[in-house]
Amino acid sequence: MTRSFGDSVALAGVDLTIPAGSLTVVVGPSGCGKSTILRMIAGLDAPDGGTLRIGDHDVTERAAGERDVAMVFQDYALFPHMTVEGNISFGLRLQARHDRRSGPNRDQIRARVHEVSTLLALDDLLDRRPAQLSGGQRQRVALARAIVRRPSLLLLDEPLSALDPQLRASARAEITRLHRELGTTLVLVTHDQHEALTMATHLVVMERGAVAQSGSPAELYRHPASEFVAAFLGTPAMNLHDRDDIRIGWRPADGQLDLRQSERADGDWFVDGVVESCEFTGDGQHVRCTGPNGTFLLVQREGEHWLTPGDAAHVRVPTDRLHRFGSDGQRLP
Ligand SMILES: Nc1ncnc2c1ncn2[C@@H]1O[C@H](COP(=O)(O)OP(=O)(O)OP(=O)(O)O)[C@@H](O)[C@H]1O
Repeated sequence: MTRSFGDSVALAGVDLTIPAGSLTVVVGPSGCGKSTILRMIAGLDAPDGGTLRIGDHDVTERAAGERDVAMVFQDYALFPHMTVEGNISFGLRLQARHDRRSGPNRDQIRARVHEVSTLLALDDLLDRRPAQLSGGQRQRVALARAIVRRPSLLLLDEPLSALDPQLRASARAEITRLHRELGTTLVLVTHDQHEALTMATHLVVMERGAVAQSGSPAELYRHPASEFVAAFLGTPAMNLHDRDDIRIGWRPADGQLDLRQSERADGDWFVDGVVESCEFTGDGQHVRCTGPNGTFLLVQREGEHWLTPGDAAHVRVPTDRLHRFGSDGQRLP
């Protein structure tokens, strides 16, 4: 699928399959085309080239209202003058008015609203207006409004970005629980790699309008297909060193202090440096070092021999934890 806006290429050629029933997270840096993809799926924008299929149907030409897709926007877009109940039931009431014969009747609407408000713990808030709700509650109303129509596909554009950090963790859990209980295919867009790794059953990393890699979070984390994916996923970021024509990467938690500096077995990577700074993280520390191969970061856990600034750091990285990338940035076998 392709899409350009004048000279600006939003989607350079996206080839993407979203597994039915998955919680697919599309992640990538700002401007890589995430929101554009979501808008294409929702039918709010049309591709310049390519096709979009949902199940067995080609829906490329189908209007947004005929796709059985619901979208929750970044700012939730609730109606400020309506109560929570009014917001949740809005779509169903519209449907009832348009289609008096097969649309839902008043009792059915009430039952459906009750069902989702219980699912999202909104029962006590049904009479409030959006201005009287917290950020997390507003988000739950937006989710309730989207799922009350029982769409086969639910799209969420940066659903957690309006929440403060404390609320984000519980909202993440809320969305994954909702996904499990509904069994609906859910596509979520974020620029936060931590959110992506923790929530996704299927992860799609985008780079400049194309899919850099897709698969399970563990697969992408352990076997990144390119230096871009390797550097984008995981905090603290992967260490990268140039050696001859290739780059060697290792995750800061995969390095082990080589105290005895003995038996330097073939295949393992050894990197030496001097400790510049140590940062306490509660369950461990982040140690920044400089050495002949450049700077690197080591994550130390509680109970290990902890380094302090000025110490010499001899680090061993087991061969199965090394990543090699060619000059084109692609993973080498
Ligand atoms: N309506 C538009 N007119 C012009 N350019 C657009 C339009 N919509 C998107 N673009 C451009 O297309 C590219 C992709 O935009 P998109 O919003 O999909 O990125 P994104 O990955 O969602 O970014 P962000 O994380 O910042 O929201 C960007 O370079 C953007 O400037």
